[in-house]
Amino acid sequence: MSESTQAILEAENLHKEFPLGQFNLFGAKKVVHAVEEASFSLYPGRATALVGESGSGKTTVARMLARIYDPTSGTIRFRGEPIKFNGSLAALRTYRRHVQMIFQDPFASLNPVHSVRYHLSRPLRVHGHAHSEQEVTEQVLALLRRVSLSPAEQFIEKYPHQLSGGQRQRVAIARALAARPEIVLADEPVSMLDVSIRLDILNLLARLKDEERLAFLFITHDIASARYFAEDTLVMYAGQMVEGGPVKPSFSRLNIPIPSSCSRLRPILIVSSA
Ligand SMILES: Nc1ncnc2c1ncn2[C@@H]1O[C@H](COP(=O)(O)OP(=O)(O)OP(=O)(O)O)[C@@H](O)[C@H]1O
Repeated sequence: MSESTQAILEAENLHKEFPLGQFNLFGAKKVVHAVEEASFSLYPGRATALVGESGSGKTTVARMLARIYDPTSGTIRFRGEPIKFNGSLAALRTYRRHVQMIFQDPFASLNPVHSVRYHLSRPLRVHGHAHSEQEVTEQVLALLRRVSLSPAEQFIEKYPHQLSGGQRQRVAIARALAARPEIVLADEPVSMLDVSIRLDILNLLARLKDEERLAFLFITHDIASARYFAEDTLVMYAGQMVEGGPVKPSFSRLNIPIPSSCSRLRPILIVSSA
């Protein structure tokens, strides 16, 4: 098997239950089955879109892969090796260097009291990529240039409130890149941004995926951006993966709403569903 077809992250029968703190008629604890038996693989330089209605379990899948939640059952393999969920903190930190998350809301994901320099220098130091002050500054500036925030010198001392939504999301993307990950889990990374800049951010993510051979899990409600960005598509419905693969899935059967706000991407949807 060639390098490009070797999965870097594999999920096998992932299952997640959340206790509800209530009891049923028989005295058993009630649980919500957020994700049931999800299996899929992520590949270097390839994006997999995870599409589904609200509450279908997409975020829970990403959080298990990011190891924010432990699965109730199932296996995650990184480079073929099963993850030990009772492993050391050092092992968890190493894993998180390889697997980074980008969140939906760049307003909430950046700390308003810290500068761009702080947000980007922290992962560089934590993961041991830069040590001296000069090294850190050079790498922070390089990260800002990689996400097209230039001149980088003008952005490095800014605070989140001094940036637009798109610029904040670029900083959040740069923060994920600072760890030098191989896998990026992007949870609706453009859905809170102005329509006019969504495509710019998607194009930035696509460039990074190709240039750095990142494996992407791209969570979205928006079928048009899934088709624009991702090579593979998985569809979730009520906690289960109901469809997937490189072929065009039949979204219409699931009645997933297509946001009218995504007018710039709409022609792509029409072309590919013809
Ligand atoms: N921490 C939690 N405790 C209890 N239930 C939860 C928790 N997190 C998620 N759930 C439930 O699990 C199910 C799946 O939620 P999840 O957030 O993964 O769906 P989603 O597809 O990402 O939805 P959205 O698109 O709205 O973000 C939902 O029924 C949700 O209410």
